[in-house]
Amino acid sequence: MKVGYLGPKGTFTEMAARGLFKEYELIPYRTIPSCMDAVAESEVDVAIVPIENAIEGSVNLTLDYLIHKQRVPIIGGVTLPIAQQFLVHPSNSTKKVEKIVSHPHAIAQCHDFLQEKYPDAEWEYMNSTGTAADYVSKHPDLNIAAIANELAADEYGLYTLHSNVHDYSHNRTSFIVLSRQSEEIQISGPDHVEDKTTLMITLPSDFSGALHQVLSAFAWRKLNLTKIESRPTKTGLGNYFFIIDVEGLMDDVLIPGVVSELEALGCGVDVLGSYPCFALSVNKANV
Ligand SMILES: O=C(O)C(=O)C[C@]1(C(=O)O)C=C[C@@H](O)C=C1
Repeated sequence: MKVGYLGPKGTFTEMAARGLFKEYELIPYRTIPSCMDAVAESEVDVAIVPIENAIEGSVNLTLDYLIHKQRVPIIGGVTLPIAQQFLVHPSNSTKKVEKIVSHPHAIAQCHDFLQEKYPDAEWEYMNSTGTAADYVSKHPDLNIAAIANELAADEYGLYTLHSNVHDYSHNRTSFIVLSRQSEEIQISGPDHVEDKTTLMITLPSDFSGALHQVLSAFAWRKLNLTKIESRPTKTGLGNYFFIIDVEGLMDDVLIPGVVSELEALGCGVDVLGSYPCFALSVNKANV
């Protein structure tokens, strides 16, 4: 089986992919869209991409690409503890840092640290923390640092100038696993923590109580929602759809009941996936 992930080597997504799919061939992609295109076009059997961080919130690029461009079923979810390291080239003997490179989410997770230690440094956003570490390793002449993980420090031979620079200790990121072969590929493992069903709901029009009506359909069936998020439909200012995570797998009665009820009310309902979720520890993901 081929597993695509947001690369290059040394990203957090690689850690998550290793944690779930260690025995398979792991293939890095430079961007989230190219990784999702690869699974949509069956270049790989599954793809793993980040979806949400505990400090910074949703990875909008993943959500939007999934909704608007490549609607591949979600077949699994996985969360990983995130520890950010401040990495410089080993030949940067002055340890002077004028520019910091990383994924926007990684920089956002370290705002307090950066404001305190490097308030005047410039930031440059990159496609992933791994790309940033690779960039620093290729530019020994520049006074730059990457924010990335310890796997990247090893992979690109960088020196850890400051460890654990993320501002909140309970930093975690969730990733989703996508596959066209949702019937054939079953993910299992000892780190299984819960099951989830993700729905995308579009309201018929903007009227008072519309969202309340949607939520009631879940509430009276005692279906627990673990996330509700709105994203623009991209059809006009103020037009949104909702992404809702429901605890539990798609059953024969309750969730189909919600879908029929909401459709009868004129809502659009799409099931994006019904899947097991896993929680990895760093050691597990690093092996
Ligand atoms: O750049 C990486 O290492 C990624 O896997 C992406 C990503 C993200 O999109 O949030 C994943 C985990 C961290 O939160 C920072 C960056």
